[in-house]
Amino acid sequence: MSKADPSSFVSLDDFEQYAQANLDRNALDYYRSGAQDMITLRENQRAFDRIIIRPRILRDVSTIDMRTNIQGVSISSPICIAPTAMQRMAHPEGECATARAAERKNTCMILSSWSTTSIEDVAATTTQGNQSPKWLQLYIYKDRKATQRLIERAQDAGYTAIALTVDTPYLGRRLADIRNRFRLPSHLTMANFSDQKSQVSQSKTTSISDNASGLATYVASQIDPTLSWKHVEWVKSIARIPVLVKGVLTAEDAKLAVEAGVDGIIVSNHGGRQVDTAPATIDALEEVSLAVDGRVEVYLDGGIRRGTDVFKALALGAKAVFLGRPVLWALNYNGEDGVVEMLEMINEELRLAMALTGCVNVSDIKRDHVRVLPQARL
Ligand SMILES: Cc1cc2nc3c(=O)[nH]c(=O)nc-3n(C[C@H](O)[C@H](O)[C@H](O)COP(=O)(O)O)c2cc1C
Ligand SMILES: CCCCC(=O)C(=O)O
Repeated sequence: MSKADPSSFVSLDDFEQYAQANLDRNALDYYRSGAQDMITLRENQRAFDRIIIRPRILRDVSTIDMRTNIQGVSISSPICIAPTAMQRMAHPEGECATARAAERKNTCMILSSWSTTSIEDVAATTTQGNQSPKWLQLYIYKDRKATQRLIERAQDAGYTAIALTVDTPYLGRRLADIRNRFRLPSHLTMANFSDQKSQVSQSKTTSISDNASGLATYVASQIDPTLSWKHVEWVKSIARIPVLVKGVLTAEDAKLAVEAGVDGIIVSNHGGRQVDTAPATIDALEEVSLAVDGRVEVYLDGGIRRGTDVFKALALGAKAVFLGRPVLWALNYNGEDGVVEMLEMINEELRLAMALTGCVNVSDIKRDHVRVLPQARL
């Protein structure tokens, strides 16, 4: 497939196939892997096939409006960009290209705190005053001051929410990364930590231990595994912007998150990369939205590859969805333009799904539009 002929791409899978043939093994395996046997990774996509759409007919669908609001900010559609680390392995412009694509499509991008471009440089690449929201994904580092500093830097640079990842006290066991002894290429850095004063050093990113991926070793050295609800309250007490938790999969934790005062919940299993055989996110979504009962916004990521997947997530209670790997494949294919093309494709698929089910606004997408078949055995 040649870049000069984008019209040969007809689905998000085509971007993935391009990247599979084009990326080096270290990066490709890191991007595509799930944990252990990758059962949850596969389920994230397959579970959408067990949900049936119940279309309604004869409703004048000549005009479809996909606009919505998240955390009080208007975006052009409920399809947003999840945080993925180290995007410059996919394309030299990495996170900056992604940010410009998000801005062009007026959607939300979450920047990984483990990005290969700094918080400030990503902010500077987009137009000042543009309303497309940028959020910062945060881990709680052992170095608490550095963690606080990240929140302050994000606020100063105009980011409008913090997505606190709560499913990664340790990195999941990704077999390919262990086999490859994954390492960040030497010309790239964890750009938010180049400050010498920070104990979240980057020197260990390229270190190799005998029996682990370089990344798992690095994460174990940097992330605080004592992570608990106290830390969520701590982040809430510091941040002047909304704080969301990313990685909730049960009604029990959704209730605790609301009690801890979070402003939103992202139903996520980290793209199947943490605990294998955790539920597919679309299977966990409804129990979370019922438990939350409208008190805060609920979002979903994991396995979204088609407009009908987005439709199903909205029907089961998500206000918006976030794409992880498809952004990396599109970046690798053609940088900023590649991400724009990918976003346009899935947005057009959502538009058609809405039209063919009789929904002219996203708020028309209701629980009655889907029927969930019994879960298959894993
Ligand atoms: C290569 C890669 C890197 C990721 N890095 C991060 C990260 O730095 N922080 C985080 O909270 N989630 C991270 N995630 C998880 C994503 O935010 C998201 O939950 C997941 O990719 C969604 O599933 P999808 O890839 O099927 O769309 C990463 C996922 C991938 C595939
Ligand atoms: C040190 C980067 C870890 C990023 C991450 O969350 C992932 O690979 O899933």
